[in-house]
Amino acid sequence: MYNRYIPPPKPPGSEPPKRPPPPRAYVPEPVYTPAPEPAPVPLPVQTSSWLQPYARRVDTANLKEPSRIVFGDDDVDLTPSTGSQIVGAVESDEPKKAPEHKPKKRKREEKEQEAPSKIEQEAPKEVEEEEAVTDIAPETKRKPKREKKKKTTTEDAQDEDDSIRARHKAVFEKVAKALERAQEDAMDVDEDKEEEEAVVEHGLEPLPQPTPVVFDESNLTYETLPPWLANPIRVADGTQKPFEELGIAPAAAEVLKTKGFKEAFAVQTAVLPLLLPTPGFRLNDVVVAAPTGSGKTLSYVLPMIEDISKGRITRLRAIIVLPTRDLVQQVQLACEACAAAFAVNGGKKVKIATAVGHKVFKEEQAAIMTEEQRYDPEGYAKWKKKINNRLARLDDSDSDDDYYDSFHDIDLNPTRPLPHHVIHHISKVDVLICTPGRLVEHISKTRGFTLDHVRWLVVDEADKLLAQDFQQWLNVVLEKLSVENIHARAFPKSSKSGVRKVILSATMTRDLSLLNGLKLSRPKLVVLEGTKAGQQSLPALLKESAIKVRDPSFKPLYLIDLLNSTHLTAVNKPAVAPASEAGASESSDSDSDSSSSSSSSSDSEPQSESDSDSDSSSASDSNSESDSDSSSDSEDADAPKKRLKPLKKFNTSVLIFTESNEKALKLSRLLCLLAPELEPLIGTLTSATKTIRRTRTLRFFAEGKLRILVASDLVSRGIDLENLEHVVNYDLPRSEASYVHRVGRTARAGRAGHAWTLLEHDKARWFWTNIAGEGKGGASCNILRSNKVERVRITDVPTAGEDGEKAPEFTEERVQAYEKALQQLQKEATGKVEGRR
Ligand SMILES: Nc1ncnc2c1ncn2[C@@H]1O[C@H](COP(=O)(O)OP(=O)(O)OP(=O)(O)O)[C@@H](O)[C@H]1O
Repeated sequence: MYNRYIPPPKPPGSEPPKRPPPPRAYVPEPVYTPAPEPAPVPLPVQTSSWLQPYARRVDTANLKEPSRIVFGDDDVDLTPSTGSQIVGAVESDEPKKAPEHKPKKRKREEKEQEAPSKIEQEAPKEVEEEEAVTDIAPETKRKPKREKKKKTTTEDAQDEDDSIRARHKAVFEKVAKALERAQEDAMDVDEDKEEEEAVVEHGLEPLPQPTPVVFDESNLTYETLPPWLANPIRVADGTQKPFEELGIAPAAAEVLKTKGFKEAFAVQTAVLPLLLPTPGFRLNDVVVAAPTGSGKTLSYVLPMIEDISKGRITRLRAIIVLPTRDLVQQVQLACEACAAAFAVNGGKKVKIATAVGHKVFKEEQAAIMTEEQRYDPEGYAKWKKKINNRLARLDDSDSDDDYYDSFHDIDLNPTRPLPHHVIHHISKVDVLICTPGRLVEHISKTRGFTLDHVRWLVVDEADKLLAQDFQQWLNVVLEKLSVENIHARAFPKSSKSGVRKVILSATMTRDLSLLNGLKLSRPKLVVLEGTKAGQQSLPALLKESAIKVRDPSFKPLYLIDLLNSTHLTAVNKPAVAPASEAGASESSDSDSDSSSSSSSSSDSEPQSESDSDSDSSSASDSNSESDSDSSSDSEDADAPKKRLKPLKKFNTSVLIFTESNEKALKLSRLLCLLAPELEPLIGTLTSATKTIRRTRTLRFFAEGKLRILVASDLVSRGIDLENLEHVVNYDLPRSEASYVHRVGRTARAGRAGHAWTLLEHDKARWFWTNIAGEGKGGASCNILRSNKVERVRITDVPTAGEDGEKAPEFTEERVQAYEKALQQLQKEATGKVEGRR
């Protein structure tokens, strides 16, 4: 074992003082000393545009022995060769990628590489020696040439300059010449431009424009459309289903049956399931493009009323927008029928109102909205504070009147609240059926009128309403509907909330910008099977005929002949055989139809309707006078009538379209003058007809008291004239869509109908191509029909004369009678004779 040595403790203070750390040896900071600059070497070093930025081309043609230069991080060996060598280029793909086009400079260099130029061969000796210097410091190398030159002595620089000039004299001369030429060219161009500009004078005439690109709509295919338009829901025409099968409550379906709606029509079988809320299904907006008379109205009214009838409180829940007041009234009837159906099983009786331009606005407001005083001291205090603030800002607000005036200014409320009460505005209706302009008026002017609770927005005859932006109605409405108000729009037990949009037309627009304007949500399109994109189908049971009008000045006579012909008979029931001539005149009074129509109370009134459009009092006064006038005419016109079907009984119904209100009035009167036996059956409808008269005329027509309606395009859309069998285009419609709507007034709801068009020579081509889809260009016609348009001759006179000339279509007597009738019309129009205007 060894004892461990423990050193004795050192007395305090005996510790050697701490040595300071030895001073660190002085190492001088490395100072960068640039390598001695070699004399500038006038090597023919050139940058290469497609290589690295520092790459240089070194002329090695005159090197006598291998040398080395430093270039950046590289040491580069230079070997004597016949050309030049590139230094400083890092291997990269870049040169390989370089486009085939080589800059002129490079091309020249390459040439030089292949065969050293004359200039190089003649280079002076001292330059050759200088070129042999191999080591170039990086700094020197990186500096631009110009800097290097600065560092040389002035003499050297001078020498160098001279030598370069001498060597490249030819090149310099060439360059100088080229520059001169380029300058001259530029000046020439400028002069040319000035000359041109001086010659061309721009007047007010438009500058020539490129031919606009024509979008061929006829070739629009489903592939070019958004998916919802490209993949519509197709339903076979003729499909029918009981309403109960489609989700309508049996009790409601029973009521519908009593109103004549036994089964759902094809379009309804497709639309109802989309619009009736189905648990678990996401709701879609629906666009319906189905033929006229296919039952589109019921397809949205039924689910809409069914939905609203589930609520309890009356709020504005649905808005139906239509283009005319007649349509508003028509849809109102459909809504009332459905409201009655859904009220049977304890459902809410849905309240319906209309808003159209011709009504007194205040009365309409009172019918739509009401006010209620509710006890609310807090609300009252707030309201008073608001009023007082307002009053404080008024200059002279002493009087009580001012007080209330200012308060009117604030909330436009003329009703004074009772103390500690607040006025609440309450909707009196669940459904508002309206024209777009009037809707905007209510939104902006009717106190408390709000769309906050609206769950349905229906736009019927959408193509028309979207094309004509009445007071920006769509933007105004959509803006109001876009306000997030889910709770206000939802029913407690309903899966449906938000606003449901339903857009309908027989001629649905293909203009996507218009459709996009509706801001549809997950839309679905419903069309009839067989319809292509943009096609408009006509009713299956519609027959179409065209009558050639050889002489347009006798057009009314063609119409008279058509009305009197056997062609115009009942199409939905067996035609009544024409009675004998004698029998016709004798029995006219005893005939039930004519007796009812000739009874003064029923028939003279509707007839006077057309007259009263301008002046009702003079019309009634003038009845007897005009009658006596026309009776004398009728005697003259007797002869031609003898050749035609005698009018024992006009057992069908006709709607005649003219191109304007004025023409409708004139034609109506002319028909009465030319065929007085028809007079009691004729009514007139124009947009100038007062609403009350319009309604009455339509009622008389529906009752069969009137059989012939002469109308402007006012009633071409949407109007459902019960049992109308014939439509006559006396004047051609202005568009395909207009034709579809006009002829679609007949052959509705699965009934047969016949459309006639009087065709003048100058319009025939347009008709046969665009409407009938025949001849050259007919393939682009977008009207889908089951039968071709047939050509019909009504007048029976024309036979070739002996000399081969065509005989006149109308006898001399008829022409004379016609001229007399025209004179009479003229007198009435100018007021010389008190007639019907
Ligand atoms: N299920 C049904 N059963 C019997 N009649 C029906 C049924 N549905 C609709 N109708 C009737 O068919 C007719 C045409 O209906 P509606 O007016 O809705 O057609 P539409 O498609 O809107 O035509 P348009 O495009 O011309 O406006 C109306 O008289 C209507 O009462």
